[in-house]
Amino acid sequence: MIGRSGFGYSFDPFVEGVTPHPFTAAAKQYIPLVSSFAISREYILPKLVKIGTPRLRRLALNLIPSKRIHKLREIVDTMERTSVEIFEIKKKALKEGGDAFESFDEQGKDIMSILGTDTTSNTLSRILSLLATHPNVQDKLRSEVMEVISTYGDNMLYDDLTPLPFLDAVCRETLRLRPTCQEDSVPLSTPIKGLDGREIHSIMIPKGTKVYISILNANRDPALWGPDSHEWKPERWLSPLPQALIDARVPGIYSNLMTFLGGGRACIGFKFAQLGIKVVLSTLISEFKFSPSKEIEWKMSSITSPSVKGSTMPQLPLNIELVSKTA
Ligand code: HEM
Repeated sequence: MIGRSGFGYSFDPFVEGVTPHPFTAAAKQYIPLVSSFAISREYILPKLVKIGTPRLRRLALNLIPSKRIHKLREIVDTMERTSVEIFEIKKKALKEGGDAFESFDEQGKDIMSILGTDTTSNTLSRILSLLATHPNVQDKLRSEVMEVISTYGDNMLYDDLTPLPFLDAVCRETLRLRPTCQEDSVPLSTPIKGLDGREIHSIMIPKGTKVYISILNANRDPALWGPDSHEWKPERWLSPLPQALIDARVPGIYSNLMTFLGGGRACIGFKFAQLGIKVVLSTLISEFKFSPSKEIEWKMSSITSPSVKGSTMPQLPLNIELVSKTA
């Protein structure tokens, strides 16, 4: 999706029988693999990258007898090759200008090829999975979307789609309850009980410690969101939010949520992500009806991703029916 809309480059034509782009396969494996190096990435790598030249480091890397490290090297190389290729195409098109750039730019408007494991596609997977198990919500969403599609058809504009209240509520609620990046940590906004039964009000943090804030706890705190904070209820966004939440002044950049974080390192793509989710979701929901298929497990690596129970391959099989047959 980002490839087509951002760079005018297709990573996956979504056509059966066509070999996927090597970048897609690499990107799908990148997050789970890189997450398995979490500790060494955090504590050892920053020191190693200061030793010698890139050439020397590459040589040393090749000599390390670890299949996982070599796999990661191949993945990173594939992703870098593709990035350079896209950059060169874009540079050439800009240089040539005229028709070449026009047609290149035009491709960028033809959205919709979903990149495997990124945050936006996994949020979409979450929404589809939740809709499959909440048929009433799914029907309500479909009728809202169908109404606007029957009015505007293919001429539907950004302003026709993005304000749809229930579509917006479904997206917000999923981003709240099921954020794709979900650091977990000890909440101390109220005292917690230790194993010995004593109340803990604070924790000593040595200078220089990296602190991960808990996106999950912020998004689900019952003291802020109410006693039903652990339930998926899109309707909560159709009424005024609890006063406790407003008063808490959650520092997230979006909708009292920490899903896209806040401050100087917050997500710069959050508007684009929401647009992408809404466009894909409204297209799919107007054509298909979704119901659960196999048992799904959500793998909690840096970016949460679905897979069939017992498998590690990222996928979300769902039963699909054409809407026209079921309406
Ligand atoms: C549902 C979808 C998305 C979620 C949940 C999400 C979440 C996040 C989070 C939590 C961070 C902060 C990471 C950190 O500092 O540890 C981040 C950073 C970032 N995101 Fe997103 N993101 C999403 C979609 C996107 C999209 C679609 C784009 C690009 C078009 C994007 C571009 C970025 C960039 C460039 C950063 C780094 C910002 C910086 O460090 O200055 N994100 N995102």
